[in-house]
Order: sequence, then structure tokens, then C-alpha cells
Amino acid sequence: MQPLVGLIMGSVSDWETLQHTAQTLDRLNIPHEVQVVSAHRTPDLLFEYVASAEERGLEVIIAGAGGAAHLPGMAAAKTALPVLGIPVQSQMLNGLDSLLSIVQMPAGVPVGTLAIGKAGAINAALFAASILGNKYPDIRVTLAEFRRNQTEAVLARPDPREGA
Ligand SMILES: Nc1c(C(=O)O)ncn1[C@@H]1O[C@H](COP(=O)(O)O)[C@@H](O)[C@H]1O
Repeated sequence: MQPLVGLIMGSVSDWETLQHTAQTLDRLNIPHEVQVVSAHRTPDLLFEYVASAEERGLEVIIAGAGGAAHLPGMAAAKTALPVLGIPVQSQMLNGLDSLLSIVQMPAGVPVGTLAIGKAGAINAALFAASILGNKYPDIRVTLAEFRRNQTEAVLARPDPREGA
């Protein structure tokens, strides 16, 4: 099926985090493509990727990067598609550098910034589902089911002494 989401990351080392986005998109049956693209290391490729995204049928871009994480912002600079940014937890500064690099965009070029690390990676996929669900009823239904299952799983185990 034609990918609706483009999942990009600054380095193959980000996959440990970004695999959670891909897994969640899989669980929601959202077709997506995955590629390493870096604003720093492959700037021309990034511009080509993002400039052609819309005509290739992508409707949401999810970009994860760590450290001087300029990838989501530079992607947003080249497209009006929604761009969701995931700050990857960096070794030196624990992801605070990534978060601040992504979140503080100048007015006019928005990036929807998620939490640092795995939670942000999962939530980016769910956020993409919310956006796509406005147009695709199947995705809306699948997302509602995901949320219902999550609620039921919590309600089924209210006593924390029973373990996770
Ligand atoms: N932040 C960026 C960008 C970018 O923003 O374009 N390109 C690579 N990186 C980040 O550098 C970190 C270390 O990369 P390596 O592990 O390859 O040295 C990764 O977290 C990556 O996202």
C-alpha cells in the first residue's frame, strides 16, 4: 500500500528509539516508509525527500533526531505537510539538547514536538493516526480500538502489587 507516513531519522543509531514509531504504525495498519536522512550529513537528500513528499502521497512526516536535532525543523522548512519531531535521547545531555533543538521553532514553521525517547516515538505514531483519522475512517476506528484496549488493560490490573 502507498505510504502515508514518512518516518525519517538522522542516523541509523536512532532506530533503537524510532523502531517504536514504526511498530506502533504497524499496529495501527498505517502504511509508512522508513529512511535515514540527515540535515547535516545529507542535506541535498533531505531537501529532495521533503520537497517530493507530498507528490509521492505522504501526508505526515515524522522526524527523529538527537543532539543538534535540526532534522525536524529543516523538514518543516521545506513542506507544509504536518511534521512531528521526536527528540532522541542523547548520551551527553540525555536528550535535553535534542528537545530544545526541535521544540523552539520560530513562528511560521511549526513542528509538533513529542516527548524525549520511546514515549515520544510511540506518541508520534498515535498523533499521526489522529491526523490521518480525519480523512481515513479505518484509521480512526483502529485508533479508537487501540485507546479502548489500553484503557481496558489498565482497568483489568488496578492492583500494582500484582506486577505489570
Ligand atoms: N541530529 C542529527 C541530524 C540532523 O538533525 O540532521 N543528523 C544526524 N543527527 C544525530 O546525530 C546523532 C548521532 O549520530 P551517529 O550515531 O550517527 O553519530 C543521532 O542521534 C542523529 O539523529
